[in-house]
Amino acid sequence: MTTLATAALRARTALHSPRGILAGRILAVAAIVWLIAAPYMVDLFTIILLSQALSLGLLAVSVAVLGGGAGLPSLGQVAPYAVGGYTAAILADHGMRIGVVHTLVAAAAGALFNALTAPIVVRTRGVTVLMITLAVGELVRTAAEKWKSVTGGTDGKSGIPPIEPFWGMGDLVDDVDTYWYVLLTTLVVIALTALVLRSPAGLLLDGARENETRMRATGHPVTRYLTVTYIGVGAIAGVAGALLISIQRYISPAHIGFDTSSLVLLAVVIGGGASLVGAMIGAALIVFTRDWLSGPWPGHGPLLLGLLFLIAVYTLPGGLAGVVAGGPRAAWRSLAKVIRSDGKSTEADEPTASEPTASEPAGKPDLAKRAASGASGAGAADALLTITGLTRRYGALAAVDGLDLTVRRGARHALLGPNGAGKSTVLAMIAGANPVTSGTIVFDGCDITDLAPARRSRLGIARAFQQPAVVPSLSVLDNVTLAAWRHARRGGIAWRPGRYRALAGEAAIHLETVGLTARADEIAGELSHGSRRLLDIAMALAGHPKLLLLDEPAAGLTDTDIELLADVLKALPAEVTMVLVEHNFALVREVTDTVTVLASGQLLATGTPDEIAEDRAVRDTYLGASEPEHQEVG
Ligand SMILES: Nc1ncnc2c1ncn2[C@@H]1O[C@H](COP(=O)(O)OP(=O)(O)OP(=O)(O)O)[C@@H](O)[C@H]1O
Repeated sequence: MTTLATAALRARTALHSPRGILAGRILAVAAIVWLIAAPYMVDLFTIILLSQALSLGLLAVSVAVLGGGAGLPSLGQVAPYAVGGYTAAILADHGMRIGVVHTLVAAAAGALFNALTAPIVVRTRGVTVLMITLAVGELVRTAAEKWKSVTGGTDGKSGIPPIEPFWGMGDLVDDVDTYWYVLLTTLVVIALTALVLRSPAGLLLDGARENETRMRATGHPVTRYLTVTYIGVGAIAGVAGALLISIQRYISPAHIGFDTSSLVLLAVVIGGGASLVGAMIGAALIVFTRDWLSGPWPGHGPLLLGLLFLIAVYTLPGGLAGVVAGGPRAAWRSLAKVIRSDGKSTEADEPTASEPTASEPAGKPDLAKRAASGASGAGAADALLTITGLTRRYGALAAVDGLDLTVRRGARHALLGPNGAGKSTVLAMIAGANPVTSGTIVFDGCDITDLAPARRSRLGIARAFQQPAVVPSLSVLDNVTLAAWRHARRGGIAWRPGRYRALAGEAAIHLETVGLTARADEIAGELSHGSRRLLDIAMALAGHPKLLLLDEPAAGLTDTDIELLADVLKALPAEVTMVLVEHNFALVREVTDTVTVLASGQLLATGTPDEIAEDRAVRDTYLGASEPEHQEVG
């Protein structure tokens, strides 16, 4: 769901700034103080509404962590909420009325439910995940309607006896006492959730949410992270369900329908997608607005709440969290941007093609023959990468067609060719991001043809992307630390900030390599295109790769940035083998020692940059593929 994802990204970016961190802390403390003072300041009815808002807020928090923190927007968190609620109701019916037990068992039941549904939820994305989670929620609601002997059917379970918070504490018969119990439980759950999200483990979730491809390319098992998160938010929703029982002593399918799912999603969007306090405030706004609307406009609540949703999405792109962290001026600026926006992409200009020189060849070797043998001057013994008969078909089109290629250890090897020649497809197949139709890829003596990208990354293959793949809401240093993480081969980084800081200290060296040390604390999404490109390369280097794949790194860079890039590539450690896809032949000449030219997915020629520049077949193919005025003489 783009709206939630965009809002969450804006909110996270704002909240990760120093001002955002401070503002978030001040708001959280103010909210807690106000909630503690509320029973002394407001009437009983408001206290009951506040209890409901806390329970719904906890459910919203579970959606915010999943949608904002982990990238799985869900309409199905009502399912573990219902499981938690019915579990608490059944426990109370059977004589177990202790609130703490309810909370723990409901949390376990919600987590178990999500553990069972995780295999079908965490592998899907976008609209599909919304549909699947919606179906899961509806299945549970239908089960609650049909399984009358356990759930009370459409009438629900009523007459649930009062809850006793802890053994010997007495029953919760008073609404204010219930409020204290609900408030305490909510604060404990939120504090634990915040602790996890603010630990280094929370950064893994940000990475998985914002740049799954980069995370996989740096060796992170993203599916495992999302599964654990999905189970965790099942526990949070289960506790919210148990609190509903403490407050209302009644639960029915009406509590767990699509209405509740959409209200909760609305609360998350209003709150800013990723902010826990924001989700709680969003839920409170909804509970109080719904109550307020039910007076003058009974029956029109959903319509008016829908309007509220539209207003929230368009006027607060980063939600309340964005306003709090960035200030009202930032909110106004982003609103003005939304109004002015014509929906066009602001990406950097398309790269200008630059081609080999057209100077006449003299005494040149037979590059086509060398190409046909698949040799790049590498003997089998010193080959790091051996590609044999590599083919990738898209229907009738062979993007790569029976390619044989050998890259020697320590080589600086360029892949050239006209647009559509298959260069990026070759890189993606080496990295494991694109499946092979046929052929084999052997890396460092190991057949990696069918390995997942994360496994290849851990073997030593790193990739810099055509569009720099950074985690935009995190700092430059956090980005490069995340990229170094899986290669550090150390346990406990996720839970021990000290270990994370030590890793960050080590990872900072890669920022120095690309000249970004002074910008370590800046938010990655706010860097210029050129700096993001360098950060992308630093992230690729952070795993100490044996093979570095670079896909058009000079694309969209200024001349100054290209010079900087050339310096960085020339200074790569000797043990790093580089495969560079690039149109800028001047750069290719400067930083590579071997060039392979592809045309229509097949190998055309292999040689040194000078040999390639003088080869007639290359010139004819390459020059025939683009406008001469766009070519750069190498
Ligand atoms: N997912 C896809 N589905 C269908 N065709 C594809 C897909 N990806 C790539 N192709 C096609 O495969 C061919 C090779 O594409 P590829 O991007 O590898 O070329 P390239 O040499 O990297 O080009 P460029 O220099 O423009 O990036 C092109 O004809 C492209 O249209």
